[in-house]
Amino acid sequence: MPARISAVAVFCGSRFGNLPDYRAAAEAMGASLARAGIHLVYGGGDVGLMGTVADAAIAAGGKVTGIIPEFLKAREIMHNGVTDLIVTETMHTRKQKMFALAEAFVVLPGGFGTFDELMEILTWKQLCLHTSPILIVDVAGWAKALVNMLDTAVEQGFASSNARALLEVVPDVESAMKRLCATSSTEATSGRQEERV
Ligand SMILES: Nc1ncnc2c1ncn2[C@@H]1O[C@H](COP(=O)(O)O)[C@@H](O)[C@H]1O
Repeated sequence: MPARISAVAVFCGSRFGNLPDYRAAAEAMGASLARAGIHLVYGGGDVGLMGTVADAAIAAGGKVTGIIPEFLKAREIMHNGVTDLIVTETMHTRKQKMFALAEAFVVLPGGFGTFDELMEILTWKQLCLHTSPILIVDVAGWAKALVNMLDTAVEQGFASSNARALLEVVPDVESAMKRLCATSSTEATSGRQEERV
C-alpha cells in the first residue's frame, strides 16, 4: 500500500480578514496537520492567518517549514519559532521551494497574494507539471466569488471542465483533512518535476 502524503503547503492571508471564522479555520488547519503528523510548509511570516496556522501547528507539536524571501523578512515578520526557516532571494524561488517540498496544497482565506499562489499552482497542474491535490477551504463562503470566476471561465469557453476538475472546494478544515489523509504519495508528484517550472 502506498504511503500517505507527509507534507502540505498552506496558502493564506497575511491579514486576519474580518470574520473570526477565518482565524478559527487557520488554527484548526495548523493543529490538525500537526496531529496527523503532516509537515506544514508555508510562507514563513508571523502575520495574519499565515502566522496563526504556523503557531497552531507548532503548539500541537508539528513540523513547520517557513519559506520567506529576504525582502519580506521585516514586512511579514519572519517567524522565529518554526522548525526550519528558509530565506530565498526572490518570490519566485519561494514559490518554487514551497512547490518542491509539498505533496498537496491547501488554500485558506486570503487576499491577492493568496489568489496568486492558488492560480500559479492550479495553472502548473493544468500544464501537467504536477498532479498533487489542490483544496480550497471555503470558510464562511469566502471563496464563492473566486470559484464563481473559475466556473465562469469554463462557461465562456476559456477553460475546460477537465481543468476546473483539477481543483477541489471543501466546506471546512475537517473535510480538507479527510481528503489529505486519504491521499497517497503516488497521487502527488509536485517536487519531482521541479526543474520544469
Ligand atoms: N505575487 C505573489 N506571488 C506569490 N506570493 C505572493 C504574491 N504577492 C503576495 N504573495 C504572498 O502571499 C501571501 C499572502 O498574501 P495576501 O495578499 O495577504 O493574501 C504573503 O506571504 C505574500 O507575500
